[in-house]
Amino acid sequence: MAVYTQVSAEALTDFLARYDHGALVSAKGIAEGVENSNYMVDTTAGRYILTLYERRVAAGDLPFFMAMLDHVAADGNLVPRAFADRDGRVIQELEGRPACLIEFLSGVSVTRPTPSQAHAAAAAMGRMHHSLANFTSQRANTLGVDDWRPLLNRCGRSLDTIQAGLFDRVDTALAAVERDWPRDLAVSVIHADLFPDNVLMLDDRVTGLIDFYFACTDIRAYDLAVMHSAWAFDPAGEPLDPAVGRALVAGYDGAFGLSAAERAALPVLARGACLRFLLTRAWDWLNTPADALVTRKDPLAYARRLDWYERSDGFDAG
Ligand SMILES: Nc1ncnc2c1ncn2[C@@H]1O[C@H](COP(=O)(O)OP(=O)(O)O)[C@@H](O)[C@H]1O
Ligand SMILES: N[C@@H](CCOP(=O)(O)O)C(=O)O
Repeated sequence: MAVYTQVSAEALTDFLARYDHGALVSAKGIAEGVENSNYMVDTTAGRYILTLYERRVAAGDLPFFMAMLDHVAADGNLVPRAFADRDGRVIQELEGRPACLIEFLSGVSVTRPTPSQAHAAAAAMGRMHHSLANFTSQRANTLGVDDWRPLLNRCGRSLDTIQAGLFDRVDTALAAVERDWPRDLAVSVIHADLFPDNVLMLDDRVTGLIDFYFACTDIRAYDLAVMHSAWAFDPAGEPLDPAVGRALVAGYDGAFGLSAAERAALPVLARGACLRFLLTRAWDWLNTPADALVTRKDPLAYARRLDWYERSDGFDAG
């Protein structure tokens, strides 16, 4: 459960009084997620998401995320916008944290996607990339390829307390990724964390893309590689039906298109994605506060995915 900051009923009542979105009926901490504190808030006017930004989200980046959401929503993508209060303020402070009141979208996250669900989700990402082609704001990726080695060094040999030999394993894989990382592919603003838990669906239909707080400017095909690393495996990191991986590539290709160079780079981009999530999960595994209501994510599930990408010949086969 990700609730790092407890919100009192009194503070939430005062917070809601700034908006024209009804009075507090109930508020419940949301079990999913690891980065921010999220509450489902029911008011006399409807249902909302309350997010308090924690840990990796810098308050100064929030205007970029909100502008991105407004831009893609205005172009027809199903993403949640944050509401402005009566004074036009979107980003507030609550219990000492930056906070927003956000549109609630229906749908659920799948844990073992079918090929048709994977196809629909990747197509939704492709449509979002279309909309982002004329979004001119930029945000550097603070968890990009150049940040992985400093993060590895910050984790240090403590990695070996998670699994014997993990530091050397990651060090070797990272050296290969750094050597082979493509530097000439198209760059765009990307989501950078489009895991199944960040796509809301009803049956095979996408009802919402959420959690844009890692969005940044980076290699566009890296977004698909991140998605593949998250969707083509079960939560423990074991590969699903290979048709799921193929559906991701086909869904994206049909909606946006992949150049030959992007397609050829997918394996190294996916190995990079594995290292990125392995390292942040490992850091969190070693450093999450004992009193946080959060279920830490398993770094080794990403070591297993890395093993798979290293030994598999063809990305499309996955
Ligand atoms: N706009 C939304 N509409 C409906 N549910 C949402 C919305 N935003 C978040 N959620 C729910 O809250 C959970 C955690 O949100 P998420 O943004 O992934 O958290 P975190 O920022 O910690 O990664 C999601 O898995 C989803 O169940
Ligand atoms: N998707 C990342 C971390 C962020 O997870 P989220 O549930 O808060 O979106 C991971 O799985 O490591």
